[in-house]
Amino acid sequence: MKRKLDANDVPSPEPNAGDDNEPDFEALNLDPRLCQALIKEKFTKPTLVQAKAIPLALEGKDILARAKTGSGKTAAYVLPILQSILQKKSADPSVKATTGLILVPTRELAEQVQKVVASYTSFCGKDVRSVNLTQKVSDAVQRSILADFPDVVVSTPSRVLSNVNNSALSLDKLSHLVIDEADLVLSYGYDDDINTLSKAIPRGVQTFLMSATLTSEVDTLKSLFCRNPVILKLEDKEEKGGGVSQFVVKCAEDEKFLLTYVIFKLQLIKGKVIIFVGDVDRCYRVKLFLEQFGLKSCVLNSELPINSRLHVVQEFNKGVYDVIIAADDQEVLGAPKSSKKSQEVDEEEAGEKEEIGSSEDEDDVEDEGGKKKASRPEKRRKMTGKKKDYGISRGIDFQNVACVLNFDLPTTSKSYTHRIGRTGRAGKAGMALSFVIPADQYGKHRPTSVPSTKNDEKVLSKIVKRQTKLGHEVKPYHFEMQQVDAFRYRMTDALRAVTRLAVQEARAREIRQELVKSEKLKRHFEENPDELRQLRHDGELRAARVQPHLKHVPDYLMPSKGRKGISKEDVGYVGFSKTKENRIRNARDRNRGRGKGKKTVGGRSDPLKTFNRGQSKK
Ligand SMILES: Nc1ncnc2c1ncn2[C@@H]1O[C@H](COP(=O)(O)OP(=O)(O)OP(=O)(O)O)[C@@H](O)[C@H]1O
Repeated sequence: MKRKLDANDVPSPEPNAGDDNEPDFEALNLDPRLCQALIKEKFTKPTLVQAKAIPLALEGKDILARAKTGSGKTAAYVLPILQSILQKKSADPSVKATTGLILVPTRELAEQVQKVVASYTSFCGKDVRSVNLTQKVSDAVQRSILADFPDVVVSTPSRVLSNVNNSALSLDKLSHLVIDEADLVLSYGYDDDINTLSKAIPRGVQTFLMSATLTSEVDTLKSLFCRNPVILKLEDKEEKGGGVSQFVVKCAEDEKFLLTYVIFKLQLIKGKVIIFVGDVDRCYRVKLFLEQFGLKSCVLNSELPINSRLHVVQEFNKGVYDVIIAADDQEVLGAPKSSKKSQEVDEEEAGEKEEIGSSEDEDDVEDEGGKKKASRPEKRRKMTGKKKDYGISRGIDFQNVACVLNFDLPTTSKSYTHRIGRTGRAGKAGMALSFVIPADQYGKHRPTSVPSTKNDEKVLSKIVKRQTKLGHEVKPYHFEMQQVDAFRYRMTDALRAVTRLAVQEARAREIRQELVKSEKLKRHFEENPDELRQLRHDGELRAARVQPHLKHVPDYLMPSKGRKGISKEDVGYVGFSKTKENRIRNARDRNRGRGKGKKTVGGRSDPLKTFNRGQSKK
């Protein structure tokens, strides 16, 4: 099998490439300890938002930055804040105060930003300390950490407020405030917390509002926190076209599985892939389906506990998995505009879901420059209590993603924009491929049908409109369906093994495994080892019948022109060439006088052709 591209093979970042007028990091005169950290990160040049925002921030200006997702906004505020802290410390090392507060909408993002702060301070010794308030520690522990005045606090608004209210955290000495993902913070139901915080924060604090879009929420935050901010509306070069190549394939419902099989098994896409699906069950269905062909993947959905989600993203970023299957339900599931009743049900049953509104609303909201007034959804859905901190893929830094595969199209053009923003980050190239179900095909193959795809064509036209406005092209991706059809039998065979029960089992198994890993239950399991053994055993049970023969692609299935026969080279094709293995196989076959289309594969008998009842029972 051909070696897959790994993170190191993805083109190295070219932030700000081509614009020689922009400063490099040296020109920013950052503290040598920060420069060392940048070298360690292998960041050579600042991205556009960093190049613009850092010098202004170092002058003490408030910043309101709109820059596309993945453009490096985190470093754009973290570096100047750290620089200022280091400067103050070198003037007076005895100063101890929390001077930086970074607010984010979710715990995942808090964890991620905390990691970024930790990496940039890795050469600062004990001079700069930071804490993530969303970590699960006891109140007493958190109180003692805060009593030591960490320089930077990263948190969701609600966590900050509860620590301010119980006097564990003092904001009196605050000099820098960041609201990251500013367009999301209010829609996550933090309105009251933010209002209260705006009163608790001293006047004159330098404020950074960082956002992928400029919405009315950002405007509200601006009037609450900023003093005449510099507004940066950055049109990165890649945002105008280059970054992400976008393709769509119109296909029938079961053909999504067929094409996915072909894409992965023939390695039409190389590198790391995020597959977005419509709901949690679908995550496991696609995962089990891929497993049938020996393809490993991991899943990410809001059902998994936060620590597991963070772990999954870390594993994916480290390259343990090349494929992550995400049920992006926070983004995807919006309440149908016409159905008040179902909206209410949604609110009660799925409090954690982001309120999306109709796609028309979203389109208006994303418009900026004051040309169009944002038309907000009539009613904002609030997320309450624990559900507030539930995660979303937005803002999560999946690294070196070569392709976003919209297995199920999202229901809004905004969600689409966020999803495809997971690839093509920091100047790298990326590809987005979306499956679209034509209206006349919807509901035709019940086992593989999902309700969210009912209006795919309408959503697609909105996506195309929005992307065209941004100067991006969404092109059709052509598969030679006749060639692909040769794989249909195997796809059907694999799908048959992925029964509804198997999906439920896989979902339950994952939760059982999380129980086993749970820190909280550790003590309980120490006292009840039998329960742990039972859970482990259950967790190991296979959820779907595995068919080993499906792992191999016999040569007779390969199109006569090789993989090129499957898709046209000029569209969406992400580097594919014959694998070494196939060349060896073919050479062997030639030597033995066996051509393609025979019953043998590399000298071994093909299990599909020698299939008998006895084997099927295995
Ligand atoms: N100067 C740089 N050179 C190369 N890579 C960079 C640079 N700055 C940041 N990156 C990398 O780019 C990726 C995206 O950065 P970051 O998460 O800060 O983007 P973002 O704009 O905040 O995105 P989002 O809106 O999705 O949160 C990260 O993996 C980060 O390590």
